Amino acid sequence: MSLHNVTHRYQGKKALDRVSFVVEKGALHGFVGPNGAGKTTSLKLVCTLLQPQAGRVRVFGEDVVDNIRKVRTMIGFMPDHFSTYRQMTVNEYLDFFAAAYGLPPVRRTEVIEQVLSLVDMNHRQNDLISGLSRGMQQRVGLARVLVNDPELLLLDEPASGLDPRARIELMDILRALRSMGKTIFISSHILSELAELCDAVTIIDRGEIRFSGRIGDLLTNPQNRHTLRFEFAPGSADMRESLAQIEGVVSADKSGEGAGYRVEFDPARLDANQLVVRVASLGVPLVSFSEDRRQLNEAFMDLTTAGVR
Ligand SMILES: Nc1ncnc2c1ncn2[C@@H]1O[C@H](COP(=O)(O)OP(=O)(O)OP(=O)(O)O)[C@@H](O)[C@H]1O
Repeated sequence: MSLHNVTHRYQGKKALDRVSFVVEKGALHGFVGPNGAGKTTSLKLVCTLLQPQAGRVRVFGEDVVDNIRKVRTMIGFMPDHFSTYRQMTVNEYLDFFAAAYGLPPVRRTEVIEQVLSLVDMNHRQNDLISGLSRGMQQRVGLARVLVNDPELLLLDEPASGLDPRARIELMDILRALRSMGKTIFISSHILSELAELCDAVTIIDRGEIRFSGRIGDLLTNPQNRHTLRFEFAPGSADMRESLAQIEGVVSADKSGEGAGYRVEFDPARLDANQLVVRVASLGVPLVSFSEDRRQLNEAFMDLTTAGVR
């Protein structure tokens, strides 16, 4: 799936400004941004509910305007607000959507069994949707998106309003769907919620893309490329001076409350392996060392602007 130079205005007001990014086939790709950033607008363009005013949107190579019917067979869109069919049972609800996709009655029964088993809701088939918890309703919403066996799932804030357990269970279902070969594009306000789950992430703010790529690349701070973090055993003596005296070390600062240090070094005089060997031979037990990576929240705050749009 890809957006190329997409601009979208509502009554003259720009909601998306030359937005371009790619979601690889088979990936679980996160879409993160604060309120009003343009996430729902982008999702609506991909799922053909809105037409691009400028730029191109493609789903597995098919243009959403030129090949709208084909695109619709390939996608499943779960909006952020659950539909109003609350007085239907789970079974009636799914049967309704399966019929809308043109599945004959016998096939519908089969498909409903399959999608409910994927989201582990077979035992609630005859319950009214209004009587289900938010987490269960989300599962039914996901089952609904799966009835036409789409290749691309577009999920708008599926985890909002879920308790931590329901969130974790939802993430497990999404991982299972990815392993079945589905491409999943999922939006959220919260970067850390998606970081564990996703292969890649796109960050949008005020209608502009701020980052699109692997989460690891987002966390590697280019300014800190030559910095390692060391954690010594709790209760160790202050190590700043010993660290600073290692040849090639530019600075050594405390990091956090415990015995953690950020050590910046000059790559022309010392490489990371040599630094680790020197630090380990200081005679103070070393608990861990790692590349200094920016915290997710820090990265997100750097890339987005304060205040609601
Ligand atoms: N139908 C509409 N008419 C006018 N303006 C709209 C409409 N839909 C969205 N907007 C505006 O477009 C901008 C982007 O909105 P969008 O819903 O795409 O953001 P979002 O990232 O999904 O936000 P949220 O996280 O709050 O759902 C916002 O400024 C919003 O007010």
